[in-house]
Amino acid sequence: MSITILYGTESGNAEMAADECAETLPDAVAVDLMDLEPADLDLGDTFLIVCSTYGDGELPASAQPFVDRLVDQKPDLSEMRYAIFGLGDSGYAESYGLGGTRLAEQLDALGAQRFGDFGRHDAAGSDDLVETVLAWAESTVAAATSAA
Ligand SMILES: Cc1cc2nc3c(=O)[nH]c(=O)nc-3n(C[C@H](O)[C@H](O)[C@H](O)COP(=O)(O)O)c2cc1C
Repeated sequence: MSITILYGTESGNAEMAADECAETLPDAVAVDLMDLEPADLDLGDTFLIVCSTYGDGELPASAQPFVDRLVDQKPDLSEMRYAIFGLGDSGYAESYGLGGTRLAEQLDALGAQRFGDFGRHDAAGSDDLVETVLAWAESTVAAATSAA
């Protein structure tokens, strides 16, 4: 099973989390959504997506162009299977974690199939980001592997 870890970040936390996952999981690579054309997605891969929230519940800078391309191009993503992990800060009570939610909504609208738990990291809490994302990634991939 080839794993592609897509990340959307503004200040680097989601990139660091994605890179740690890529180093830990077998046969995995991390890709910045900023650099990704929808047509370049290999829909046979298993996708893990790590995405933060900025502004007031907006997508981070590196994810926004990809979502704009999805809206413009409307690719058929019905073969895509993905799990998602959102970064946020619960101090933003009204918009906590909405970046990941917005990205998932765009993928789902194009037919993509989400699996596993919606992972989360709260920058206002005491949980370590890397430990939290690795635990989520390993259990998500294990569940996907046993279901395959
Ligand atoms: C200017 C600014 C705006 C933010 N807005 C939100 C927000 O609306 N909702 C939220 O849950 N987190 C928000 N956050 C928290 C970030 O999502 C969190 O710090 C995350 O770890 C950043 O990840 P990144 O470095 O990958 O972008 C904001 C952070 C900053 C600095």
